[in-house]
Amino acid sequence: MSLSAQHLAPRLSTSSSASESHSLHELHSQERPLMSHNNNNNHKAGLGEEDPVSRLTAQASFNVVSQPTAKQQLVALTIKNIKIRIRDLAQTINAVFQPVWMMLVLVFLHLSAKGPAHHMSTTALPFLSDKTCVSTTACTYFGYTGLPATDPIISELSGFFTASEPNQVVPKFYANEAAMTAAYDASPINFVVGVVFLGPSTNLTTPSPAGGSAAELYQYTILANHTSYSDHDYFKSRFATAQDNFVGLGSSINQGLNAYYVIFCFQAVWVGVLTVLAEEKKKKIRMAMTMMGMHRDPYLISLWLMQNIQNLAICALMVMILFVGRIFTNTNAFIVWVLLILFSFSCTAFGTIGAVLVADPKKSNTASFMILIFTVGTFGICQALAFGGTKQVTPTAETLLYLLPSVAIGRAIAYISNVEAALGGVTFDNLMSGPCGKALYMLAVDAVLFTFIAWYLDAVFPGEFGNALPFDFFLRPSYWGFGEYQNAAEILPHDLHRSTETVTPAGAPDTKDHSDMFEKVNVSHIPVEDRSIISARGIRKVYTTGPGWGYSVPLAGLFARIFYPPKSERKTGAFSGVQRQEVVKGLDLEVHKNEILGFLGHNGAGKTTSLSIIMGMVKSSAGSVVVNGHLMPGSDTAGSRKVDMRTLSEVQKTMGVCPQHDVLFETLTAWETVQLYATIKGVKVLGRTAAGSVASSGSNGSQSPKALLDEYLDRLLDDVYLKEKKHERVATYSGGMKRKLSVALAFLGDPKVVLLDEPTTGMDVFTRKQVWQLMQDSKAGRAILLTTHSMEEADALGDRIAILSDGHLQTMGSSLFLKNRFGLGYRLSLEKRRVMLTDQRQMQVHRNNNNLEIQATNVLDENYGTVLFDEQSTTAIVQQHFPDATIDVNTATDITYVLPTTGTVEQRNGRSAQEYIQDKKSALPALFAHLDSEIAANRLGVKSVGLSLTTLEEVFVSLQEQEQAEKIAREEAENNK
Ligand SMILES: Nc1ncnc2c1ncn2[C@@H]1O[C@H](COP(=O)(O)OP(=O)(O)OP(=O)(O)O)[C@@H](O)[C@H]1O
Repeated sequence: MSLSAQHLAPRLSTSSSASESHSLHELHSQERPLMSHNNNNNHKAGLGEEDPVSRLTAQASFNVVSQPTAKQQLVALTIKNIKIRIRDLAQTINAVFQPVWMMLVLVFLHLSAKGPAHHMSTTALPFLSDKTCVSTTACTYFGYTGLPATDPIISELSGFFTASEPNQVVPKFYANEAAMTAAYDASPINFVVGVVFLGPSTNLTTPSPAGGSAAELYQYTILANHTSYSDHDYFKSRFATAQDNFVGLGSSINQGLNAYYVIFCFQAVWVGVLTVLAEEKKKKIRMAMTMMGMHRDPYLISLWLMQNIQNLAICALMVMILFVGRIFTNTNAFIVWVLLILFSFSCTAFGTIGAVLVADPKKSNTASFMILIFTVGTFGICQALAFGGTKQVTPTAETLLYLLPSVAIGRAIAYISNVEAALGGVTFDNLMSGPCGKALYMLAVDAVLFTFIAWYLDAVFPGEFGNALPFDFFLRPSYWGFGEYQNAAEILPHDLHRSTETVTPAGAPDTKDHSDMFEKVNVSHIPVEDRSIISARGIRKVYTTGPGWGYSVPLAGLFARIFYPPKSERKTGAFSGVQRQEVVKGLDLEVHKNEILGFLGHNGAGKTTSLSIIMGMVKSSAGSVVVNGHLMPGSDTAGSRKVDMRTLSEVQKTMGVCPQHDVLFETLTAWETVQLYATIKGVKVLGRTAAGSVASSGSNGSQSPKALLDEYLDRLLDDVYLKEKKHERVATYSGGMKRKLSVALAFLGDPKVVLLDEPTTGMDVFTRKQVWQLMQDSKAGRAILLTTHSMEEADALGDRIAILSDGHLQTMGSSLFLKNRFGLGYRLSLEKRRVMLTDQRQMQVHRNNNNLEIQATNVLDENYGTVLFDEQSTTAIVQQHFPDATIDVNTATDITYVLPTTGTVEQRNGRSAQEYIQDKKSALPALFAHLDSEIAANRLGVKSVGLSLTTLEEVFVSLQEQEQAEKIAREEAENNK
């Protein structure tokens, strides 16, 4: 099947007399029946007649239903995420390896801090004993053996203890380790720590060139009482102090830094989630998928699943580096991995929360930095205030503090670092004796808690585009699918969504003559269930912006808010006030089944906002929307009944959307895209239609459901002429091709309601007409709302046209109604007769005899002629019937008169605009009769006559000018007041 160029003749080119007779017939009907229900209404789109079988669209060929399931959506979205990550390999590698590189830096820091002369025992020695040394004042000795008292290290250590605890700790020499252990056993209360020097290093007398501690030149083992220190005491114990002093300053810094560093490394995790979410929100991809029936849970779960699977790899690599880099040696690597993994789950949730706070991807760096401050900051503050110095926290307080994931992971890593520095390690045997055990289970709790918080905030604060759920949504049984579906539309007044006559919108309160502005449409012939498939009543939308950026400057902004509050009168500048802008001002419209409503308006008129409200993606400030018999969430309700949480899903099953901007995944092919959306929508092909069976004479009904679905999707792409390129990535498509794919997606799954926001923008003329053909062919059985800036498109496709201006409906009616009511009127075009220059004399003779019967075959020459046309007489005849007729164009070959039908208020002289137009139209037959008789008598020098209506573009421009003039008049009146 293909659409040939000759089918694409424009509909309203120069009208002939023949087309005029048709127009005249329509012009005389006061109330016209609404659109034809004919599927092959090709003349409307100016697309000529087509072979009905070869032009069968996917919709006309297959019986399709939409039955989405969360499980299928989850699988499809996860596959999509995997594909995207594999195809965007550089980005994925960067995301995985970023934390790993950072961890490597930690290893380099450790290596450089320890220096080459560092000598430590490589094996852990047993602790002194398990007797208790509880007093901090009575433990007065630090014992040593293996070095004489004169050794410089002894005086260095002595000096250290004296400085930190004057007269409390003194060094005491023992002949050997056994003697020192015996002394400890005899009086543990007087013992701080014991050091066994295993011998001086070879360069004992040479101080460390890096200026490090003398301890770096010795081999030693520290012995301490394992049970002396509780979990909380470890960090402030004298053992740790001694250890710190022995191991050396640089190494000590690294141990303290480890915890901060590990938290810092996870930045890549929350940035990854935040970026994906913010981008898909900003590009409205998420909104589009939602409009296609995607439930938010599978979307979030698939995203989290991908990120957390990635986290497993990230954490495994981090652990590998920690152990290969010998930052940790004695600790069980699996414990460290589980700690990191559990923390990473919370980081994934942080990213989601960040995307709620900052929806703009450009600001994701700010959000990421805020999360970093939160994580590192909370750990640092708790470390300093709750766990630092001699402070003690109760186990309950500690548990509560561990509700902050960064505190739990920070404490665990810091503890492991210190135990490792003491040549010990955290294993499953001693896991519960330190903070690691508690951190482990609290991190699991945190992961669940923060994931819930992220899930909740994402639902309640979806951002600019999204259906904000009520704060108690998760407590409502309908969210979880329990109970019978309650359609809130049932509580509305009957006529809201099933009116017997198309509503005459209220229009703007100050619109003059407003009863004349809207066409009354008789819908009595439309079955009640097919009426008002889309019904909007009194929709209003108020956006608020500001205050100015000055108020968001940290601290200074706070003072500014207090001492210089934002005022709405200040409209610009850093300290502008909060502005309210009403962009939709009480919109009323209805679209019936089998109808396309063209929605026109200047830039910023509010078309996209209105469409987004009808889709359920933007909450209206007031008004009600009923789509396919369902009252949309966010609508005003007549009663107190809450809108069922399943409403949007119910509506979305039968809704197709083509947003203003392409919402496609660039790395997927067109084929993968339609497959993805088909799964999201739960498209099932039940079989072929009768016409479809005839068209596919080769195929029979025994095809598998999968084969049928593939054929349907194939046909869908064929409908928009993308079949040839279906296996190429969307990124390689031209703008027009992307638009065509977006249009195909809007018709996927046989939707009963289709919302198209400027679908043909950027398409070339030929492509545009292909898409028009698809829309026209797909109109049957659907209500289509089409916004466009192309008057030709609205004229060709729109059964009715609504014009929005500055947030309110200016007018609504058929193209003919609008042209009659607001156009310049009719254009009467006359083709002039001419004769060859060489026959001037003969022509003159004839003219003198008032005989214009020239031998045309002999003397007429179209290219080198002179005009025989009698302009004066012709104009007189025209003005006899239309006194205010004027000449619009006058060339050598043609003359065009404008015959105005809409008069000014003065001209109407008390008559309504409709009555005046009717009077004017009735003058047309008389004018034509007059002209015909003159031409038949070979007078006037007229070769042919044509009549055309004013164009829609002229109507639009005229309405805009009228609106502008009224606006200026209003402003002037207000100023005068
Ligand atoms: N999130 C927002 N916050 C504040 N104002 C907004 C927001 N979105 C839209 N507007 C304003 O609402 C008005 C209507 O915008 P809308 O996008 O609906 O117009 P439109 O008729 O679709 O225009 P166009 O034809 O250019 O697409 C504009 O003045 C716009 O600046």
